[in-house]
Formats: sequence, C-alpha cells, structure tokens
Amino acid sequence: MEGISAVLPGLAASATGDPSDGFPGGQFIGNMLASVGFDPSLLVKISVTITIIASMFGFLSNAWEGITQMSRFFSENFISSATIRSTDEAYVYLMRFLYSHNISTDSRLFGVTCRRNQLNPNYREHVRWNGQEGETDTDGEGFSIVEDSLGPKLKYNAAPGFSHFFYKHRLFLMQRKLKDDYYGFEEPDVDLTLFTIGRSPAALRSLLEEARAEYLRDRQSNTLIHTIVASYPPNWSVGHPRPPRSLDSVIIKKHDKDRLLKDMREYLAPNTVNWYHKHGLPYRRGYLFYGLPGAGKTSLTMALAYELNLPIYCLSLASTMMSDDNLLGLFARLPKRCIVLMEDIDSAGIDKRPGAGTRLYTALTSQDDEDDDEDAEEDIKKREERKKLQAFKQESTVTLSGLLNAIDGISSHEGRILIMTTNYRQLLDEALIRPGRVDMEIKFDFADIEVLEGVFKGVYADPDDLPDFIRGKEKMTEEEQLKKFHEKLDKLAQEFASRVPSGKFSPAQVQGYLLGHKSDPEEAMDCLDDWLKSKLQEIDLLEEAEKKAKERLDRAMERKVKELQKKKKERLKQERKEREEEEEEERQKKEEEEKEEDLRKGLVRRGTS
Ligand SMILES: Nc1ncnc2c1ncn2[C@@H]1O[C@H](COP(=O)(O)OP(=O)(O)OP(=O)(O)O)[C@@H](O)[C@H]1O
Repeated sequence: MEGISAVLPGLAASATGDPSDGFPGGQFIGNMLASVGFDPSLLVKISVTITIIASMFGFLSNAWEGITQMSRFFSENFISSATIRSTDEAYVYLMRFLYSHNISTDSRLFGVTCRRNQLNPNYREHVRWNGQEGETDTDGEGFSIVEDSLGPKLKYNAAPGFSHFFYKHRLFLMQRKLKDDYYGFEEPDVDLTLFTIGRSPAALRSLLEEARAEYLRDRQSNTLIHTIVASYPPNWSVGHPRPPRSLDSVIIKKHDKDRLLKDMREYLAPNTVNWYHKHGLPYRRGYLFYGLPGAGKTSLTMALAYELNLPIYCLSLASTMMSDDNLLGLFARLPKRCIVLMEDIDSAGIDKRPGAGTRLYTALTSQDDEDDDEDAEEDIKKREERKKLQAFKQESTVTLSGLLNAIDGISSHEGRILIMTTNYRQLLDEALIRPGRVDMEIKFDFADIEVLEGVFKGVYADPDDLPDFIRGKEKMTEEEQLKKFHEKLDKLAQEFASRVPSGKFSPAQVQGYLLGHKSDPEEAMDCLDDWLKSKLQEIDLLEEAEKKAKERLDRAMERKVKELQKKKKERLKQERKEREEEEEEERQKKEEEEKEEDLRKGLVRRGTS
C-alpha cells in the first residue's frame, strides 16, 4: 500500500478509507471503483508497465535512428547505385545483358503470368532473363514461344523487391519498385535500382556500358520496330527486334529499287544535312508506296530499314489513341535518324475542315453535295469509293491540318524518312502528297514476268531446304552442286513465270501458292495448272462482279450528275428570271423618273411663260 500511496495518494487514501489523506474526491472515486469490483492498485501496475514500455520504445527508436544513420553513412560512402525506369531503353539493355550472360538470380520473389504480352518487350526481357530454360523454340522474333501443347505456358518474372546477382566476381543488388501508375497500363512500369559495394560508380557504369554496347551491336543484326504504347500521352515503345529482311528478297522493278535506294542513301549521307540547311530547306524526305495489297509495300520498308540500318517507327492514324496533339508529340519524340512508317494512310479519312476533328469519311461522304457541280463527276466518284470503304474504317481524331503540321510544320522533326503506304492513292488529299511532303512515289502492281521469276527464286533460294532437288549430286563437288542447283532453279523460275499470266496475281498470292509446296519446286510446277485454273475462275467471277458494281456505280453517277446538272440549270434559269425581273423593275423605275422629270420641266416652263 505504501507504493500505491506514493503514486496515487488520493486513491490510496480512499482505498484505505482515510479521508484526511489523498486528493479531494479521491475517496469518492475510490468508493466508486471498489463498488464495481475494480482494484485501484491495478491502475498503478498499468502505469508502471506503460512507463517501462515507453522508455524501451524510446531506447529502440534512438537505436533505430542510429542504425539508419549508420546505414545512410554506409550507403553514401561505400555503395554506389544507378536507377533506371523500365520505360527507358537502358532498362532493356540491362535485362538483355543479364539474360544473354546467363547471370541468374536466386530471387524467391517472382511474379507469374500466362499472358503473352505482345506490346511489351521490357517484360519479355524479364521473362527470358528469369530463366525460361529449355525453351529453345522461337517465335520468329528470336523470342521463346510461350505456348506448349496444353496452352499458354506460365512465365516467371522478377517481382518487385530485392534480388541479387554476381558479375565479374562482384555482388550487385537489384531493387525493382512498381510505379503507382503501373496498373493503368500494359507496361509494368518500374524503377530499377542497381547497387554495388564501393564508393566509385565505375563498376556500375562499366556493366551498363557493356550492356548498351552489346544491345546496340545486336540490334544491328535485327530491325527494330517501335509501335505506340497506350500511355498518356501515347509514347513510342522501346522496340521489338524483327529478323532482318534483305532487299534482294523483295521483288520490285529493278529501276524502282535502284532509284529509291540511291535517293535514300544520298539523303542519309553525312553532308546532306548541311546542304539542306545551306539552301534553307528542312532536312526531311517523304515517300509514298501505293498500289495493290500484298505487293510488297511493308516488306520493302522492312528491307530498306535493314539495308540502311534504321529503326522503324510505326504510326496508325486510324488508332483511336491518335489526335492532332498526340501525333505532334510522337513526331517530336522521334530519334534523329529513323523511318516513320504510316501504313494505310487513306484509312485516316482525314477531315479537311479545320477544328472539326475527324469523323472518318462521314464528313467527306455527306458534305457539299450541291456546291461542287464543277467537278461533280470526279467528286462523286471519290465519295462513292469512300462510302464503300467506310464500313471497314475506324475513327481517329486527326485532322488534315494536324497531320500536315506533324509532317512538316515549323516545329516538326528533322532527319527522318517518312514512308506512307496506301492501297488507294486516289483517295488522298493532294496537299498530303504534294512534292516536299512526298518526294518520290513507288507504284506496286500485279506481278509481271520479272516479279514472278523473282518470287519463285526467293521461295526456293536455300539449297539446304531442298536436299533432293538435284540428282546424282554425290559425284559432284560442293561448288558444282551449287552451280547445278542454281541452273536448275533459274530454268524452273523462267518456266514458272512464262506459265503464270502476267498482271493477274499479286506477289503475295503467288508466294502463297509456292509456300504450299515449299519443299518441292517441281511439285509446284506440276500442280500449277490446277491452281491457275481455279484462281483464274475466281478472278473472272470477281472481275464480273466488279464490272457489274462499276456499271451500277456509273449509272448512279450518271443519275447524280444529271440531277446536279438539272439543279444547276434550274438555278441558272431562276437566276436569269430574277435578273430579268430586276432589270424590268429598274426600267420601269427609270421610265417613271423620266416622266416625273418631264412633268416637272413642263410645269416650270408654264410657270415662267
Ligand atoms: N514484291 C514482293 N517481293 C517479295 N515478296 C512479296 C512481294 N510482295 C508481297 N510479298 C510477300 O507477300 C506478303 C505480304 O507483303 P506486304 O505485307 O509487304 O504487302 P503490302 O503491299 O504491304 O500489303 P498491304 O497493302 O495489304 O499492307 C509478305 O509475306 C511478302 O513477303
């Protein structure tokens, strides 16, 4: 009780029943607590415990503070670190490097997914790096196929948190932190920090430099394709490597290929930029590839990119992500030397009215019906063709002025090569393809004899694919075998080109047929007549249907033209009538004025006489 008195005299006195001791009211409170069966001494024990815990906490927090300060001192003086954001290309350098050097992590924190993320090369690098051992098959892009016979495989990637690895006998720690905005987008947006022991950042730098050099060297043997990432605002992805396509494998007229390549080489030559600037010209070059679908427009772009060692930046104006501002931003973020590929440029159906936004084709199909009677025929034709296409198009909000501004406005990017492709050149606005915006046009057409021969040779170019193509080769040297192979292939190719009618098939159609017999060119020749027969029948039917459709269109056009001409006639008649009425009114008015004048003069004369 002594202890209690010392701590809480009022309560203690109350508890002992001595009213002279304690604080006023203490006895009352003591009685109250006693009446509910609560031992007041318990309060004292609780107070003592709290005091002890508080002092321990104070001690620990001081100790923690000390540890934090020590660790800060340690990390500031003995640890170097580098931070990379996953949207940066340097992140891919590093991931690729770790993967290709089999630098493994024993991280027990990992994320799992069975989704194949096409959009996301960074993520894919993680999957590769984090040990999908045994996946020797590739998907044509050099990356492992993510499916087996059961379905999509599980993929393990480094989860946010710490992991470690050794490189050149040195310990590196890697921390990955998810950014807050990750969940909104496709990309796993993380901050990656690499740590290593040592005051000097040299070890980190050398690791990153090595990773960069290796990546860029590697890249030269591939073509990098950048697409648009669904972020806000849209940005370029870090680039998907695609296997190279050689220029020889794209068969177009030799003359076209030569002049195109010459023009591009000249443009990219080191001194050309100075020449442009000296002449006050913006350093830009644009090309239009137009014509038949499946005739090699995309393939040629890929081959040129590989030949000239340039990355490709693909833009689709039909994307719903696209607006004038976004387009401008994307152009501004292009690297110095690259190819910008705008495929199917006609699909943008650009609205010419400034500020209208693009309601694809709707504006073009509905507007100005009556005013354009000067070029009525031309306009109707265009409108009808657009209407036919309308069903297949999406909406974008790019306007023509926005597009022109991005391509060659004041603030527009310099140094790029712009390649626009379209299957419908006739639908493009003249402003878009005027010289200066499009400096060279290449037409892609049905396969002629040169293309047919080239496509045939292209499909069967590799002797290793055709071990039984030449007979009796055992007795020949390797050189002789190769010579014989090419002689036989050339002969077959010529025969093939002479049997397939020129100007009837697209190169893609021909290639499609040959791929059905890819391991036996002779079989392809044997089956050729049957294929031609069925295809030519199809073509005849199609041509017949097209002819009918064209006749219908012509008739509709004729009707429309007549209607417009009738309207114009009526309008002219109306105008003439109005003019005549006005003239009549004018004449009457003048007559009345003259009469009045005569009358006035008569009165004046009479007055004076
Ligand atoms: N001229 C050609 N030379 C070699 N291969 C060709 C040629 N044209 C088409 N091909 C083959 O046909 C396929 C389709 O070609 P590609 O995508 O380049 O055509 P495209 O003109 O871009 O078609 P689209 O206008 O429909 O986009 C590819 O596999 C390509 O290899």
